[in-house]
Amino acid sequence: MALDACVVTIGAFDGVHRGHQELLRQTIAAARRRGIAAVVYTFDPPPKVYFGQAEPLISLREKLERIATFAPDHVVVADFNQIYVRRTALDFLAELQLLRPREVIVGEDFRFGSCKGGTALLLRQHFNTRILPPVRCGDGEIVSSSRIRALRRSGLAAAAATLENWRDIVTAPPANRSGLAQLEVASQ
Ligand SMILES: Cc1cc2nc3c(=O)[nH]c(=O)nc-3n(C[C@H](O)[C@H](O)[C@H](O)COP(=O)(O)O)c2cc1C
Ligand SMILES: Nc1ncnc2c1ncn2[C@@H]1O[C@H](COP(=O)(O)OP(=O)(O)OP(=O)(O)O)[C@@H](O)[C@H]1O
Repeated sequence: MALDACVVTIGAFDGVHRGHQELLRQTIAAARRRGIAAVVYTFDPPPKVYFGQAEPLISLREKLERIATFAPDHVVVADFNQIYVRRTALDFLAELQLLRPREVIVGEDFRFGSCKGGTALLLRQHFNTRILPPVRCGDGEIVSSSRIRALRRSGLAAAAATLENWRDIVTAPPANRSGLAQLEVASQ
């Protein structure tokens, strides 16, 4: 997929938890301010699931439904497979360039490219990059998909659900641009 301009956020977004929701909100708000497309770039399966390090919190369908409530203009779903995983950080930067990002929004711990070679700071060397501070919960712990998995494993489903925060989320009004999020499948 190629675009003229966009604001893009990138990640596995498994669970679309409160940290992810902050990235999505900031991305859509920045795109609307600039009058350009808001893009969510995600991977399926989540890399940790692909590498056998975790069970997925939610299905791809559920993830896309949750992301759609924020009304991005495009969702890119990269097929995270044995070919894709060989891409280096520089390969990934070259692919991202096709979207012509005016702004990239990620969290501090974002890693990309084979062997997790790319960092948020590397992104910043190539794109105007906003690195958001981590969203924490009441006890000061950083909200993460891993933490939600651990809470679920310990039988603390209610606590896990609090971090996902899908009960009381205020959903965005319908997109004023192109209606429902559009699903794109990234080519390899
Ligand atoms: C092209 C590419 C190759 C990757 N290769 C690896 C890898 O070899 N090992 C790994 O643990 N993660 C790998 N990842 C996953 C990233 O480290 C990271 O988990 C992913 O980009 C999602 O970011 P997030 O976990 O912050 O959402 C790769 C990601 C990309 C985009
Ligand atoms: N608590 C958080 N606050 C702000 N940004 C976050 C938070 N958690 C994740 N992010 C960002 O969201 C994007 C997607 O991250 P990712 O899908 O790896 O979530 P994660 O919760 O860190 O997952 P995991 O625990 O499996 O590593 C990345 O840019 C990441 O830096």
